[in-house]
Amino acid sequence: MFDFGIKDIIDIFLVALILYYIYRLMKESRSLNVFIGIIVFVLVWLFVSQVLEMRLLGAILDKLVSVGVIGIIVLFQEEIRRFLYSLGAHQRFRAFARFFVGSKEKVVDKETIMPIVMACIDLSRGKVGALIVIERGIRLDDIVDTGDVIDARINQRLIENIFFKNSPLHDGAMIIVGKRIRAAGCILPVSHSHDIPKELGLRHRAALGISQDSDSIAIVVSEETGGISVAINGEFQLRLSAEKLENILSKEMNL
Ligand SMILES: Nc1ncnc2c1ncn2[C@@H]1O[C@H](COP(=O)(O)OP(=O)(O)OP(=O)(O)O)[C@@H](O)[C@H]1O
Repeated sequence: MFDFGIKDIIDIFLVALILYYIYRLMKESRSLNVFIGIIVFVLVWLFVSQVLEMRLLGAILDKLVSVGVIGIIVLFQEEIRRFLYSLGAHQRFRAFARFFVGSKEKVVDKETIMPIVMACIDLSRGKVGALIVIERGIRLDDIVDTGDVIDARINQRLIENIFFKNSPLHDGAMIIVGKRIRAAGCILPVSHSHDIPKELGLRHRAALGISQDSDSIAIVVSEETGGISVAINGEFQLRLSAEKLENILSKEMNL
């Protein structure tokens, strides 16, 4: 007879939880039909090989399953990356990781933040579009590689100059690492989120994208409205005043 214990209940619960997470992930990335297709395939495979015990078809499906796993990883590498990142970015897990690895926060102080805030205010007044990304724990070397390395001390006028409309580096994002402007003209991953307001264009989507893919802080100055926004962990805070921007940066940089 069946020997059904507490371990089996936990087992079933965990499988259901994993399936639910995969379902949510696929739904968010508009791949729900692929998920349903995979479930149908697995059910047919189990039915053929376990219930009907058809050896030839079972063997072919077995092979397809082992290749299929690699195929799924390739097809959904972006989603898998996001999922693992959000798992690692979870507060409790980060505290756990810091316990072993130690904190490696970048050396930043008020003097680093103020020129950025002041530059954003001036850019906002002049309705000059800007996109500034401040690196934190996760390195943005691959993003830096897409632009031009500057490696200069943070300076309000330099920031404004770079985003000035006729500057060759005004297009794309500026990356700030520690107390230095590391690069400008960088290309960020664009978010495909549906929740982003319609009036916000590519600059804002790029800010949201990098904040979803890393723990960095992305500041946007809108060219259209002059509005200042900040994206952190995939969440936007729109229409910020100078004071609010300073508060957010200070809080997020643990100052
Ligand atoms: N993937 C990207 N990475 C970096 N910068 C980008 C990216 N996509 C767009 N941009 C920047 O955004 C500018 C286009 O902004 P767009 O007008 O589409 O955005 P927006 O969010 O409506 O901003 P705004 O309110 O300033 O118009 C581009 O000129 C470029 O500088």
